[in-house]
Amino acid sequence: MSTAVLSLGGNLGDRAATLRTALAALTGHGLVAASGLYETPPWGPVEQPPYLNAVAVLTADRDAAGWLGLARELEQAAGRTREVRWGARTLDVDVVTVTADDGTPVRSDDPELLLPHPRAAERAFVLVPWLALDPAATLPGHGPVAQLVAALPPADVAAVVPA
Ligand SMILES: Nc1ncnc2c1ncn2[C@@H]1O[C@H](COP(=O)(O)OP(=O)(O)OP(=O)(O)O)[C@@H](O)[C@H]1O
Ligand SMILES: Nc1nc2c(c(=O)[nH]1)N=C(CO)CN2
Repeated sequence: MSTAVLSLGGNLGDRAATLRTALAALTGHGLVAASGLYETPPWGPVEQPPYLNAVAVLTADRDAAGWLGLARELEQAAGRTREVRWGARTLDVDVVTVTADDGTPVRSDDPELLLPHPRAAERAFVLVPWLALDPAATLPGHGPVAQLVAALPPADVAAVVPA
């Protein structure tokens, strides 16, 4: 058993329907809690439409690779194809953290599955929904999510708004 924090986002097609479908599918995979949907400006160097994002916490009999497999299944179900790095997509599911049963954070330096996700600490679109879902959340190696949000540029935080 392990607990995973997943970040879900999309900026093509019917974004809300895609995210709701993905979150509904997660109920069959040990969903503990899901944030609401957030409207977020595109992060990164690629010019693209705004995203809808959400964060989900799940506990199930999966290891880290199993969580990545679930993330890829969800992306494929949403019709995602491989495209430009950091570019537009119907659904992107990232594994943010995995925590073992005894509370130990799982770390991985495999490029196919980096854990904790190496860019989570700088992404308001991950941290703001995660904090709303779990005010006590911690990003291993970085500290309490509340502190990470407080350290982000206030404009980045204010731009992540409930949809
Ligand atoms: N923690 C992780 N969660 C999801 N994918 C990961 C993770 N660590 C590494 N990857 C790998 O990242 C690769 C690129 O994934 P993807 O196309 O979703 O990147 P991206 O969403 O554009 O960028 P980012 O990873 O910064 O969100 C995939 O092959 C995947 O195996
Ligand atoms: N706001 C926001 N920006 C992004 C997102 C995302 O989910 N939300 N995903 C990306 C894929 O790498 C790139 N940029």
